[in-house]
Amino acid sequence: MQKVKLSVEKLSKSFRVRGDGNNKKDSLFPVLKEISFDVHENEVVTLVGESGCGKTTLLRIIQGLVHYDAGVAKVDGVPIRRPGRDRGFVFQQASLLPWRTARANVEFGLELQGVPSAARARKARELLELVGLVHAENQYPHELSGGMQQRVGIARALAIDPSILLMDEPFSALDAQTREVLQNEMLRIQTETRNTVLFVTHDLDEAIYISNRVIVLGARPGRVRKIIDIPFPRDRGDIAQLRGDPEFLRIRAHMWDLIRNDEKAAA
Ligand SMILES: Nc1ncnc2c1ncn2[C@@H]1O[C@H](COP(=O)(O)OP(=O)(O)OP(=O)(O)O)[C@@H](O)[C@H]1O
Repeated sequence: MQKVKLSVEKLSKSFRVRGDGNNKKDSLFPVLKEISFDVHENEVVTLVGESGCGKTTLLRIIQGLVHYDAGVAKVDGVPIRRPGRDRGFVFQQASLLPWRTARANVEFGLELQGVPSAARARKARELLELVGLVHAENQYPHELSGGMQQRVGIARALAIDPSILLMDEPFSALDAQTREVLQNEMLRIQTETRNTVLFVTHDLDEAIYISNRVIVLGARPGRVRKIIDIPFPRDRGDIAQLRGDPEFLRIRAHMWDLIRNDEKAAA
């Protein structure tokens, strides 16, 4: 078994909700309840679940931006207390620095780490090559398409060699065609770099395609309903091909059932 990079043990979180006109008292709104799972080295694990089940809150806790109430989350065995360089991020919007070229954006984290300029440039170039963007290294963000910006965002996140890459719906703002290209690219890049990834998406096809395991969360409060092993080899062709596989369709239907039944139970 591979080394555990991220461990989440019985993690719980409630938000305080202000009292209103009828009830002046503040109350606690439980968002996550006793969530437990591990992400192993080189593994891609994806969180899915209905809107509001706490996926983003969980990612923000792992990012170190939100404190948890009970349980523990650890990266490389160290409890998470604040943001750190051991975690890289890619979000829905690439949020590149507009005054920096693609290459200078990728170099940014390395500059903060004091990496000398020649080494920075070399690394940024390697990563831009990995994401298929060497030809655009001197372009500014406004000159890049949404898909290209997200590729730069991925290269920037990988530049600091994080222990784990956290990705929160990174392709959801892209048009369907670009999204599919990036899903295929994401699988290729991860297979090449063997990065450990925790991914969040609403898209079940995307979840099955890119992951080794998918965690289906239930809502109110967010909890683990089921952890599903994805049986396909990493070399699994294009997403369009995999969509026709009967096993893919079976897993997808199973996930839908889990999510739908949870919604019904809560209604
Ligand atoms: N700072 C906060 N204060 C109070 N409630 C919050 C706060 N942040 C999130 N919530 C609530 O916690 C719940 C989970 O939100 P979260 O954004 O984590 O869900 P999600 O699964 O990522 O949703 P979506 O799929 O729609 O992005 C929601 O009901 C949300 O309103």
